[in-house]
Amino acid sequence: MKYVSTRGSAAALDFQGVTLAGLASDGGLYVPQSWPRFTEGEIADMAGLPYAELAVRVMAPFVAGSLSEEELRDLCTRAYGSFAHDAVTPLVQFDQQHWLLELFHGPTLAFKDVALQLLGRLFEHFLSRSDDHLTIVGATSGDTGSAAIDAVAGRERIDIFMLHPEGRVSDVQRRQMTTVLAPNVHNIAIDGSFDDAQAMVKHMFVDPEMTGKYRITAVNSINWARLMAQVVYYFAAALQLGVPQRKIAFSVPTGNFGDVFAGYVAAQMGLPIERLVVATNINDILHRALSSGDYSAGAVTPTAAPSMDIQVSSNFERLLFDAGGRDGPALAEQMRGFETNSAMQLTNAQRQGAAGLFTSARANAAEMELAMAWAAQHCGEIIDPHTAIGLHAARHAQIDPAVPVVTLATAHPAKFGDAVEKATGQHPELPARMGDLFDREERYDRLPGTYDAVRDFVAGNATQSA
Ligand SMILES: Cc1ncc(COP(=O)(O)O)c(C=O)c1O
Ligand SMILES: N[C@@H](CCOP(=O)(O)O)C(=O)O
Repeated sequence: MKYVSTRGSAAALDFQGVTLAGLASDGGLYVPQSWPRFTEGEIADMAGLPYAELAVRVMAPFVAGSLSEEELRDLCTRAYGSFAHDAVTPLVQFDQQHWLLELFHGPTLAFKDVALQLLGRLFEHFLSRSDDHLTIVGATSGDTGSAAIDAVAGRERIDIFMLHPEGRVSDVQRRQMTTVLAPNVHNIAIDGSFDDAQAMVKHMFVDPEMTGKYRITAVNSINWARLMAQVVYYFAAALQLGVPQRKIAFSVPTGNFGDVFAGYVAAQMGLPIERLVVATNINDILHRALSSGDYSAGAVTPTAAPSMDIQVSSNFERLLFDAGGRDGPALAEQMRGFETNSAMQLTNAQRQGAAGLFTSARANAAEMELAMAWAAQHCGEIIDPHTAIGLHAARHAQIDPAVPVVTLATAHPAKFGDAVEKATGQHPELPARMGDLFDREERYDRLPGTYDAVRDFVAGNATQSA
């Protein structure tokens, strides 16, 4: 399998190459040269497989040429063995049409663990083939940070630098990162938003001063391997609900467009998905883009769903590339315009390409709280604010009543205890293994929100590549 950049000028790479590269050298994102596609019979044969085995079936075409099936199986077995639920991503029924896919049973209580438990092991596996050293540079609005840190803390040939927007993540989220004291972990609170942090990270990938000295890679969903691993749970949920004999829809709380793009990939691979509902909070650039073609970013407004406080959604570029006809040079031009003006209009081809599968909805604070209260009162389910935005969108999307609609539960409610208590009157408890989180020592650095400050900090603390 070869991967090409959405901006058309970086060299095509294999799976090992894109995993270690993170972002393409032309600033684009890697996507498979073509989508592997399963037949209906092949999908039907996957029903009932344990999660790790399903992961092997779904991901095997993407890693071909870089990993043998046995290597992939070993990595998946170890990655998914770290989850607190045997089903890894269990389904819960809300009512006749609505279901919840619980993606928060990993070590750090958010959907990010599903991919990052695998990605950490992939890094280690690929590093064992060389004597190289990796420098991970990432941005987090709260959940990617802890999941990535958990996946690589203490690994000898990896340093991780994780930027979070100071004061804009929940206390649980911050402490999950800053109480990991392993010497290879560097937490940095920046004065700015997640968008500022993400822009600095992306800049570092195209800064020759840095790429010349350090082997920089990504743990954000700009790294293809993140998305690949997230495709698996769309298959897992769909197979349990009767696919391929019927269609299915998903509602996805969305920020950086990675999770829902994984659903798009599942559809390209043959999973019969009727609709993907893109659910946003009031930072609604994706809702505006999908409903009117207006992709223009304003300032980020802090909300009670902080992990979705994002206005520049990296993975949207992958959709614009694929749905818009895969014209790399034209997309590079369009993205340069966006980077200059913070605004662009989708082309007709991009809008039509997206409209076949995606709809969108936006939830404000009151709607989010109502969804949490509804889940608690009518179904006895305590859900987190991000999941509530997905549930709101799912219940308001007009989907054929015969089609099951699965809302992705992206985080454990205890990560956002105060917001949950405000909406439901109940304060969710952290799992026992994290009971002492607020007693642990914290360590992190504070930096101004400028690229130079972050670059100098990374350069002063990272190990040069071999
Ligand atoms: C809890 C939670 N829900 C939803 C999202 C949005 O997911 P994505 O960025 O893949 O769109 C995030 C962050 O990414 C998150 O941490
Ligand atoms: N919501 C994320 C932001 C980064 O998204 P990613 O999926 O691209 O890593 C977070 O919680 O950090």
